[in-house]
Amino acid sequence: MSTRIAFLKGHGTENDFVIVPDPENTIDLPPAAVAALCDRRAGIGGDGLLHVVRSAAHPEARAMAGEAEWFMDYRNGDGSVAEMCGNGVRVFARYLQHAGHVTEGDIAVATRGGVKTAHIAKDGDVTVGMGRAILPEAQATVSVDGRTWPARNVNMGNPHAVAFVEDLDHAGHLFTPPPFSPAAVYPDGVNVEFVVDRGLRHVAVRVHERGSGETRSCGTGACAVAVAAARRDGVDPAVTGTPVTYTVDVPGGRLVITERPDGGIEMTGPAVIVAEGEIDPGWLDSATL
Ligand SMILES: N[C@@H](CCC[C@H](N)C(=O)O)C(=O)O
Repeated sequence: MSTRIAFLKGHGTENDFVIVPDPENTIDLPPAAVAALCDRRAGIGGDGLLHVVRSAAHPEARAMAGEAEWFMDYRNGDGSVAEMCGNGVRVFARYLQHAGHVTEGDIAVATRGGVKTAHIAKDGDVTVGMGRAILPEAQATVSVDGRTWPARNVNMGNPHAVAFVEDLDHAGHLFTPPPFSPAAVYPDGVNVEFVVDRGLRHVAVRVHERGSGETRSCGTGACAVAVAAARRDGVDPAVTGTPVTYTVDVPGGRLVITERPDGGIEMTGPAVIVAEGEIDPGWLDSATL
């Protein structure tokens, strides 16, 4: 690789991303390159990478090009591909605004989980329509340090296991993925959320993300937690006909999640661009040898 590659760094509630603008999809980003860029000591550092590509230029997004000009080609920090990243969509929308690709109003973003609509509010927060949660019947348990909890299976385009615990410290160091059982419930791995109550419709969460480790926030995870908490609390907007809102505190800040009677979920929180620069192509070549 010889041409210099532009990058930006951004975060949403401290779920941080390396952003690589590549409208015509000309940059090769194999898993080793993504992992090198996301490395916090030898690279730029990030929980994941947002490859910004025109939908028409990406084989996985071409079919969505009529609805959404831009495709969020999201990768986890270890280089693996994931279906969706909620905080990523907010930061992606902020990038499109920062780069002058969009000015105001609703912004459609193509993702592997379908087209999502982001809205940048006057106060600067970004709201994303996350679609509906799926609640598969198959359930699992999650264990840490000799404690085991039932975990609610929630799919937000990507898989989540939501465990209600007494104390967030019971989740332990989270240096490794928390074991779950039976393995067949999550054949592709899972994001695990540990949840405590903070008040009425207000919870706090720690999360271990598939492909990234413990992160300071996870948007799809916060939505999964809000839905799991609502059902645990006996609340289902499809039954009551009234939207329900949960405040979800994550180590990196606060997300507000609303589930509507039609099942649609909206997530609101900050999205920030913090830096921009150029990747040394020689370094990237050597990092991926
Ligand atoms: N941080 C993201 C989720 C990213 C994908 C996840 N690690 C997976 O593998 O499913 C979010 O904000 O939703």
